[in-house]
Amino acid sequence: MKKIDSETGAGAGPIIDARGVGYSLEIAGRPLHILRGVDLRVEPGEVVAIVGPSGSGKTSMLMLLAGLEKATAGTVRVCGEGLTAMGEDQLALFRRRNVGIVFQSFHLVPSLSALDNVGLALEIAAPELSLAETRKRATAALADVGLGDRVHHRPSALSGGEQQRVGLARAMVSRPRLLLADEPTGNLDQKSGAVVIDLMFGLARQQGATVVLITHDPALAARADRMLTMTNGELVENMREPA
Ligand SMILES: Nc1ncnc2c1ncn2[C@@H]1O[C@H](COP(=O)(O)OP(=O)(O)OP(=O)(O)O)[C@@H](O)[C@H]1O
Repeated sequence: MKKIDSETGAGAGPIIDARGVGYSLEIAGRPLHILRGVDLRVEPGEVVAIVGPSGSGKTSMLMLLAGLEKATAGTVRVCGEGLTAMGEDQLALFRRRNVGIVFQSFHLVPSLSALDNVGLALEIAAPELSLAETRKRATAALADVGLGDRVHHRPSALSGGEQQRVGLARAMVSRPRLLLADEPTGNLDQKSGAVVIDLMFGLARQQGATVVLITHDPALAARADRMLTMTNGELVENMREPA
């Protein structure tokens, strides 16, 4: 019988199984082929980095995995669910249940405190929770990223690194199975970026989450279990140098 790890779900099949994925748009009456025949399989608990030149299609790939855009060819299965055939409502539910996203430019609500930014995300992901429970979990998520003493601060009263830590708490508070991060350190200095990444990898490991991380930073990509390169809409696995 297949043994399934209760923490990561390892053994239950891949978290990501994308096959022959194409993504094309029509711009001014002309087709723009952004992704071409992309295959990607990621196992539960893996940390995968995607690198590649600007405009090569990395963010588009992440949008497809998040169910925020739809592939125009091939199939995308995430957490065992086929996204290609889902309607908007199903995709929204899928995202709420399974996916956390960290963006380069934080995207926090400026008028809300750190606690309310994180609480709001949890309220959307798990509306069945009581207000007291939501606040308790949001407070704990902020403590997990070292912001236990900053919960009532608004984004403008926080440094860039602190804002991204709120972004990370917001992504992880609903305990997603898949964390997608698009250049999470792109707007940070090296030191604050390193703190965010240490927290991200630590929390993902602790919660058994799978991570797909887009980065331009080779040192950061090297810390992932696997590195893939996107070039002109095609995704290729980088082979590790033999030790
Ligand atoms: N909605 C859209 N309308 C027009 N062009 C788009 C759209 N989405 C993506 N593109 C184009 O598709 C290509 C791939 O974009 P994408 O953002 O996926 O690349 P990227 O590798 O993430 O780039 P970067 O590293 O600069 O963020 C780019 O040329 C981009 O301009």
